[in-house]
Amino acid sequence: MMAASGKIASFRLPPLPTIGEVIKLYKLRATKQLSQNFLLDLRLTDKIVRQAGNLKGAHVCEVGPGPGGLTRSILNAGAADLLVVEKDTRFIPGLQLLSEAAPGKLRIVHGDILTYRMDRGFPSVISKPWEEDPPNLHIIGNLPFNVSTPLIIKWLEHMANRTGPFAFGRTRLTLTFQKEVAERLTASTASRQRSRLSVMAQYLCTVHSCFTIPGRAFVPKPEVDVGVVHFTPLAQPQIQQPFKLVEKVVRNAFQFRRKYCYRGLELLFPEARRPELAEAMLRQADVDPTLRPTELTLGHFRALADAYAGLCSLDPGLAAYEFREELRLKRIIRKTGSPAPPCPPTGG
Ligand SMILES: C[S@@+](CC[C@H](N)C(=O)[O-])C[C@H]1O[C@@H](n2cnc3c(N)ncnc32)[C@H](O)[C@@H]1O
Repeated sequence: MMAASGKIASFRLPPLPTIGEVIKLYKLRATKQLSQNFLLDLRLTDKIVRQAGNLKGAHVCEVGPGPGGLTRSILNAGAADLLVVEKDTRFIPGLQLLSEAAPGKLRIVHGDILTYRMDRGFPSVISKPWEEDPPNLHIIGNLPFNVSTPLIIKWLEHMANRTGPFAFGRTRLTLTFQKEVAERLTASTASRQRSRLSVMAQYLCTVHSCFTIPGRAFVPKPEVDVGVVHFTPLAQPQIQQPFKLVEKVVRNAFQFRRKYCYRGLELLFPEARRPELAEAMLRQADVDPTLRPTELTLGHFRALADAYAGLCSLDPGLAAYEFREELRLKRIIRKTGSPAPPCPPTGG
């Protein structure tokens, strides 16, 4: 809503039952199956929401609102349009209560964030060209632990392809993860936590570790602490190859964490031509084969992905090669003496 001065009027929710009272009122016992750990302290949920930046007049998607603590903080921060996606129907009545307290601001979707089409959830007029400033759209969530890693990998792929939430531009994300996952996402080259996830996130975004929430702040208390991480997609990704190709190179590089990087990277190639092609790739990329995977920089990964793409363009069969598949076939031949893999049943 615009005030007479043209500024967006500030909004505060009217007095409501506390989150603890909402939980009691609707008998919302946390279920382990949906990784439910609630935040009841509104100072803490306000602090998470502040990491997203200025939300006055913003469009926001909240993942897994549950009893609505973070939801209240997002509304109080001035979001104009908040879409919440919640899988557990038990939370819907409590969220409807909030919706009545913030007329026209809260949209409730009962659904699974892993399949929800966020590109259809907001009007296309909010889109911004990729190279420009991010759109006024944020994703915020105290994610369920069992969903957070598959979800961020899925969103990183959407980011690379500019689809899903990134059909609107460089949508920013403020999300919670198990502390160990948060550390992997933000780990720099040569650090102990450096992993596949670090490279995949950092070639596409600026990833910022905001703060840690001790496990005891949640109800029920999880066994681990939680890290809040903020992501801003880069206008120019640090690697310009297709996501699947980058993912394959990075996955192979980290195949043997403690060994020289060439040990994993050579598995990108069929056994018969492995030494020759692996050497060509590392030479073209100008990467020292005796570096450990954790010591490879984003620049190294860019050069490796470019060199691998070059080799695949000379021999298109390479792109489909997976060493695990070659191993599987060899095992079958050893066991059955037949080169044909058993066909899976076709039903009927
Ligand atoms: C860790 S709790 C956080 C609840 C609330 N946001 C808070 O901070 O107190 C995770 C929430 O995500 C919901 N959830 C779990 N899996 C989901 C999924 N696939 N899609 C949408 N919501 C999901 C759970 O039901 C739960 O409400």
